[in-house]
Amino acid sequence: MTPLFTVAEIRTIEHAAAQRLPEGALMQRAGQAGANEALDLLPFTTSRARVLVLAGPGNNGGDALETAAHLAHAGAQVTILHFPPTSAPAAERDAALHRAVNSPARLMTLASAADGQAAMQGTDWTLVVDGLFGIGLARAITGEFAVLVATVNQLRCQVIALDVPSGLDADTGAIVGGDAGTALRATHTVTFIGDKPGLHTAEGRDHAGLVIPSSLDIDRDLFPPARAKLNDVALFAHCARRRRHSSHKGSNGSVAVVGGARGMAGAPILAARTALNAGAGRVYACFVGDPPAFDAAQPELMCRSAQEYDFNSAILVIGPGMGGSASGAEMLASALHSHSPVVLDADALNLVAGSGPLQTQLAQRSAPCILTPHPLEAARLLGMSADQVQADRPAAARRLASKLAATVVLKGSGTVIAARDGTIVINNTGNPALATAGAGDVLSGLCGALLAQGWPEWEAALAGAWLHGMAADVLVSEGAGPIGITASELIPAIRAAVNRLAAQHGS
Ligand SMILES: NC(=O)C1=CN([C@@H]2O[C@H](COP(=O)(O)OP(=O)(O)OC[C@H]3O[C@@H](n4cnc5c(N)ncnc54)[C@H](OP(=O)(O)O)[C@@H]3O)[C@@H](O)[C@H]2O)[C@@H](O)CC1
Ligand SMILES: Nc1ncnc2c1ncn2[C@@H]1O[C@H](COP(=O)(O)OP(=O)(O)O)[C@@H](O)[C@H]1O
Ligand SMILES: [K+]
Repeated sequence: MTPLFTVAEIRTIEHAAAQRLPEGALMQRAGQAGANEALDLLPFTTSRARVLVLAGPGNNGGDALETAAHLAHAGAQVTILHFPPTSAPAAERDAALHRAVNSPARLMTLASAADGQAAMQGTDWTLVVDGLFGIGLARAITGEFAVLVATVNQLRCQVIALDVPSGLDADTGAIVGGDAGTALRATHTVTFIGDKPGLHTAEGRDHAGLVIPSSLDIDRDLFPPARAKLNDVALFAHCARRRRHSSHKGSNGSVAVVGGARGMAGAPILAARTALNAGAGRVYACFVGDPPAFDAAQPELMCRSAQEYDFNSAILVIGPGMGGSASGAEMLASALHSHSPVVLDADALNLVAGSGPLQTQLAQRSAPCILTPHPLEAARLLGMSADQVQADRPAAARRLASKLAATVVLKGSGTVIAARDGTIVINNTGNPALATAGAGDVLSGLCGALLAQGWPEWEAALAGAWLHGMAADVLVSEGAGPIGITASELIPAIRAAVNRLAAQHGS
């Protein structure tokens, strides 16, 4: 299980560890860890490798200087682009500079490079090591640093970021300084002391690449209990069940999807088909508009009018294609009045955002409740803009979970799942194949099916996000995407993932 630590927590751990260690030990270990990963990526004949190391003005630059010295001693052709500190440097950074200067690496500054950008672009680099900025970056990268980042982002070689890709906020995954800033795109990130939430959500996945945590051998007792984790089968596998021979459809629960205003019948159908294929015993598709007689491609679904459905008789997935009409709001209010566990998605969330009484009703329910907003739906619920939600996804998910007393699944790259008590899990399955209409309906149906089969709310949300992403990952690995995968295609892949989970972990 991978814990995720905020920058503040990392600083506290680092400070405590430094008290127990000789001066400079942590920076030396960070530099060694960076070099080890770099050596893994270099060709067997290290001497043929041309490595560009960017060493910024702070301690992240110190790590880079240590890495550069190791790689140069290992025989690689190392060029260091060094940005001297703007104020008195830490003693360990000075020592790192000394080691780099005394290594076979070539050290240059942007001013000393004959033509810095041209020299960089003109060389066929094997690898770039990004030690420009780490967790100390507090303002947008601009000027010559921004030009450098843009140049590296054009290169086609592998790029290892030390600690954090320069320009990325390690807490939130946003670009430091927003539109005024920029960030380097790495293929690998060796992150020090502990893994960090921002590497896995928002812009994080595009900039960090493969994340490799390195604890720097810091004593375990110096790490606080993690309030955030990466999603992992270990967090929910205990809820997986194999089917008993003696089971019958009633053993596997019922799901009713409520939505489908006129012209939007496809959304509840997608959610309902997913619920059925993810193992719910009986599935009803309840329409706010006129119900179709049946679903020709999935005639097992029972299509009903929402007005005539007894909301106490199934797990409810409310919102797909429901629209914002008065009759939709009425259905939502009576569904919330029931004692059934609910998954609220799409238009149900928009209706809640626009109604104080519905918010109160929701917050006061005692039955399980999962909300699956995308960033704009979360923004409406929080009274802010989608950009503000994306600027700090963990904080937004936490605030919503506490405000509406529900488990919140804030969707998007690096889906953030938040519990009422502030616990955060970031999902790292899934890929941009999911950026397609209806993928959210499929997720809500999947969460409903897990609740119907007896999963607790928290584990249903974790497993729902994980299985949904895993289905998309499998489809992409088979060559079917990411471009052009449709939400319907996810459904059989989800069924396969649910069965694999039950077979491997079910009791
Ligand atoms: N301490 C330890 O024990 C360990 C620390 N470790 C490593 O240290 C890293 C943190 O180091 P850090 O705190 O020095 O910050 P860092 O990320 O290098 O950036 C600050 C520098 O950048 C400058 N600067 C900032 N913004 C700028 C901008 N927009 N444009 C231009 N300049 C800008 C800023 O200058 P100033 O703001 O003072 O002008 C300052 O010089 C951490 O990520 C890890 O890699 C590991 O070795 C493990 C042990
Ligand atoms: N770029 C992406 N990377 C990973 N997952 C994504 C990405 N884009 C969308 N998704 C996922 O796909 C689903 C889209 O849901 P949503 O936006 O509600 O779509 P819709 O309303 O069309 O069904 C969510 O589960 C979301 O997390
Ligand atoms: K960096």
